[in-house]
Amino acid sequence: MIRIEHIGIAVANLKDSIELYEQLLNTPCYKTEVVESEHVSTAFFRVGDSKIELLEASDPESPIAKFIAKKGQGIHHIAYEVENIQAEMKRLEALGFELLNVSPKKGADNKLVCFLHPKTSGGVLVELCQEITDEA
Ligand SMILES: CC[C@H](C(=O)O)C(=O)SCCNC(=O)CCNC(=O)[C@H](O)C(C)(C)COP(=O)(O)OP(=O)(O)OC[C@H]1O[C@@H](n2cnc3c(N)ncnc32)[C@H](O)[C@@H]1OP(=O)(O)O
Ligand SMILES: [Co+2]
Repeated sequence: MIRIEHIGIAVANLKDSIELYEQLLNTPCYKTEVVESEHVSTAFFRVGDSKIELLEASDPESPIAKFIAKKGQGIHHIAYEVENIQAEMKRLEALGFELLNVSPKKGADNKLVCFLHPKTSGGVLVELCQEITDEA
């Protein structure tokens, strides 16, 4: 794991939460992005070497909608940047961590991502992220 890439926070209303976090962090949201495949709208803030990712459900099917219905707003996942996501997935699966996607999928903010089931990672939803570069 290279670093904590972002902390994902489930929010009920992205616009209100962007305002709250701009006040809290004293820094502007640098990007908003809809990730259709995950049924989420996201907003990003830089904090040092890491980021805060706010996540609003874009429809009732969203994992964020289910999370908020069950637990309310709050910390949803921790994302770690990795050098080689395929190698990390293989390493972690061999150690008994449950992968929630069999191959890396396109995430927000120009990343390939894979999630680990929280029941195998100490109750914390973990996201692995690898930056998508232009290298062939
Ligand atoms: C990719 C775009 C963006 C990015 O950074 O690039 C994102 O981060 S998108 C983020 C949204 N997408 C996901 O979260 C995908 C992975 N998540 C899932 O596949 C599900 O949410 C899953 C499997 C974690 C839970 O779904 P399920 O339908 O099983 O919901 P349950 O409520 O039945 O949960 C089962 C069990 O897990 C506990 N749980 C659920 N969510 C979390 C969580 N975020 N952190 C910790 N624990 C969680 C839940 O409490 C249940 O436990 P139990 O003891 O049975 O009550
Ligand atoms: Co994330």
